[in-house]
Amino acid sequence: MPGTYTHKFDTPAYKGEVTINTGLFIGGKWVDPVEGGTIDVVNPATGKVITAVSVGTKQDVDLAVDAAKKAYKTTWGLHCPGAQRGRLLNKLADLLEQHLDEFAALEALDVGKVFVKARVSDIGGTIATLRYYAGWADKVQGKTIETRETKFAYTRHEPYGVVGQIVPWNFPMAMMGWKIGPALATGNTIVLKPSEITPLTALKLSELIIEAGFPPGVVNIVNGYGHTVGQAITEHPLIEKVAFTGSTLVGRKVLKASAESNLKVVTLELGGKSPTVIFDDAALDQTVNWAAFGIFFNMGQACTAGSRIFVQEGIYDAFLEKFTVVAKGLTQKTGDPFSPDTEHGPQVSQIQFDRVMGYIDEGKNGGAKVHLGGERHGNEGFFIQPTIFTDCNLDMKITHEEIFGPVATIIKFKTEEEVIEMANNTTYGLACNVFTQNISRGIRVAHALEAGSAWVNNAQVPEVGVPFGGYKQSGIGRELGEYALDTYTQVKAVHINIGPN
Ligand SMILES: NC(=O)C1=CN([C@@H]2O[C@H](COP(=O)(O)OP(=O)(O)OC[C@H]3O[C@@H](n4cnc5c(N)ncnc54)[C@H](O)[C@@H]3O)[C@@H](O)[C@H]2O)C=CC1
Ligand code: BAL
Repeated sequence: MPGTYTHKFDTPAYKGEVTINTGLFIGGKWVDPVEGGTIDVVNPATGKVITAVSVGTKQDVDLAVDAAKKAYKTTWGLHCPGAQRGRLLNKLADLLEQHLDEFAALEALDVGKVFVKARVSDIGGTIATLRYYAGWADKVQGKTIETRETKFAYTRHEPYGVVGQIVPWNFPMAMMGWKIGPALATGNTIVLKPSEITPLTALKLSELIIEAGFPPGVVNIVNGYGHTVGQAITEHPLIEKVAFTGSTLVGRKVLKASAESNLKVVTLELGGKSPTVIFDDAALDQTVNWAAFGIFFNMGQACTAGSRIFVQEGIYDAFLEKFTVVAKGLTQKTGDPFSPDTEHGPQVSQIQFDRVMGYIDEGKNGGAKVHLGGERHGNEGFFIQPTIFTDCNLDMKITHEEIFGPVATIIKFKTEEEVIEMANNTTYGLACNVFTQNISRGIRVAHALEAGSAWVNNAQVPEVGVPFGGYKQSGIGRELGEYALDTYTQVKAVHINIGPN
């Protein structure tokens, strides 16, 4: 019998008890993994173990796929009207809203997110995503197509069947919402793997999935490692589509596994090295605040992080002075994610801490100047000071590899043509941010930059109705908005002969 774990929160921001089932969630029940493995879940603010939860293997993925296939063929897919799917998604959103603080507390505990920010952004955002896709559930439709008098032709947008979803650790709930919302609205059943290092909110959500009334097997959650559970999902012959968010390195493996198994459809949301381009005529205070949010939000652990900040020479000194003040303010407010005074928490894990500190050392040794930060914060947990590098050039590792930490690299430029070339000089193409009061230039540069999302005079805040995804090696396909529905449906063309022959 799988166990439960109860965490008692007695913090300034949240007091209460939250209980989670620590097993795998397959066929509407919590079960032990076939091979019985567990993984420790670590609190990144202290480095201490919170609890251990189950990890599955390929055999558990097989069981989850069987449960998902059965649900697809009996209670979900084309057997459940869109309006009913929408009702259940809305119910799930309502339940999540009722438990908002519990979910925000788990996300703060497990990921190190600042509780008040997780409440609004991660959990509030997930509720909005579920409601948005609930609204689409009965509006997914094909069209009739005129061909000839003797034929009636039309299209249907049909679900794939069982889809696999692999979620990262930087936004565990939000990325789950981006994935399960459109998949369920369009009638697919799901085998989802949370990140093995941040599984708590996914496990808690499984309770609400039951309470909302989803039939057993519609959503299955198999916690586990990437090279076992993740790989089994990507190779499974009965999974028709996989949605993956994570590193470009693993994204390639997902594509390869598809090619070598059943050619499942793959959508990838991968890394980035997004430029923030600041022109002389930018509104200084607004720009400084957005540029700081662009790189330091979620401790820099965002694929859209504006980690390369290009500043035109006329505004460079004024920008750097004010940007430094904002970053210092964050340094002073670094600490316990549950304190109401905290604005900056820890990196998610020891591995990510070491990776980011490695890049900081690389920057120091590679000729860039540490203008601010560059050190660990405190002596427990995985905290890193907000860091600013100046004197950077595009040959440095820190200006072209994804750091995924609170590390800004600042580069001076002279002309619009020059900065477009520099900003596009990357294998990534996820996002870009442009700051100018000249709206023509803002639009012109947003169009010239090679990125799937362009923000002008703001940065990296997605909208549930607006598509999100990458150019170049930042991804394939789009999440969010109406566009995501296309990635969870396949088009059937029906030709009906209405002629005499
Ligand atoms: N685009 C994004 O939002 C994210 C980007 N990253 C980038 O990746 C870097 C490394 O972080 P990691 O945690 O190592 O990322 P990762 O790509 O290994 O992890 C993301 C997810 O993929 C799974 N995974 C790992 N190997 C797999 C495989 N062979 N088959 C299927 N699934 C697999 C993991 O278990 C996790 O659920 C970060 O420093 C950052 O640069 C990491 C997380 C999210
Ligand atoms: N992975 C989508 C959200 C982000 O990392 O910015």
